Amino acid sequence: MTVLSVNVNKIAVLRNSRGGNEPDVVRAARACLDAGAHGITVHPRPDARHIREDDVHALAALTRAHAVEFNLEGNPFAPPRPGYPGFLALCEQVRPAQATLVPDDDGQLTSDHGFDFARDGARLRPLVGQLHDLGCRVSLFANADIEPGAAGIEHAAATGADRIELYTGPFADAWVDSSAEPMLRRFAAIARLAGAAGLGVNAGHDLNQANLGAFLRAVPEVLEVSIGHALIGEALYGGLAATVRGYLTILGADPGR
Ligand SMILES: CC(=O)[C@@H](O)[C@H](O)COP(=O)(O)O
Ligand SMILES: NCC(=O)COP(=O)(O)O
Repeated sequence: MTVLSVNVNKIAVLRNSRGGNEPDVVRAARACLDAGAHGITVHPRPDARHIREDDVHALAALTRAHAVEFNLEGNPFAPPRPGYPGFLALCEQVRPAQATLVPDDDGQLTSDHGFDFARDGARLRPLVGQLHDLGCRVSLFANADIEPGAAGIEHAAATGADRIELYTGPFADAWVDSSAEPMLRRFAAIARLAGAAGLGVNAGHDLNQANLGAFLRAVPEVLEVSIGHALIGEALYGGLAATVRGYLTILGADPGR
């Protein structure tokens, strides 16, 4: 079964727009977990535009108390700065169950590509080892445009990572244009290659209640989806708990957990 990790970055966007602590990131995350979500994801950015270091600590405590997965995303190569100690340092502090490495540049609006494993593999490998020593499962953000049969996935596996997270933005765009079929075949091929190379497969970015079912039917190997932007937006209309339960129904998970 595919599990759902809810990304609560967008709750922090709203909170930071006014200062203070409303809406409360921890309260929202707890509501998602109470509704049956299997874990919580955050992607603190070095510019602290949404999730801050103190949120990471508070969410680590919450997920520990609920005995669910905490998935921390970030660029391990981004230098520390005031308010952001660096991704590895954050992982050392809170020991997330899963560390997802994402090659984002500072100025990016949001994540929009995965690693070039042929180029980045050698410098990822020691970081993967360090994160394993901290007890983290390690996932690497990956494009689905690695040519099937090409060495990219082998380079990803050679880092020692446990999983890749397929960057699903291009699929979501193609879905809107009703041209998702070739894209889905590509994702399915990469997921099979990853499995053959010993890598588990996660997926995320711009997944929503409209496109998720089709994605998972085409790529059933997916172990975990992390979903934030659409889920929090949909929750404005349907409520957070009902929206989480809507996703769990699509995943075939028990919404009554
Ligand atoms: C890694 C990824 O796919 C991103 O979607 C990310 O976690 C979301 O980041 P923002 O909320 O900053 O857009
Ligand atoms: N890893 C993807 C993620 O956490 C959420 O992406 P999005 O649903 O906010 O696009």
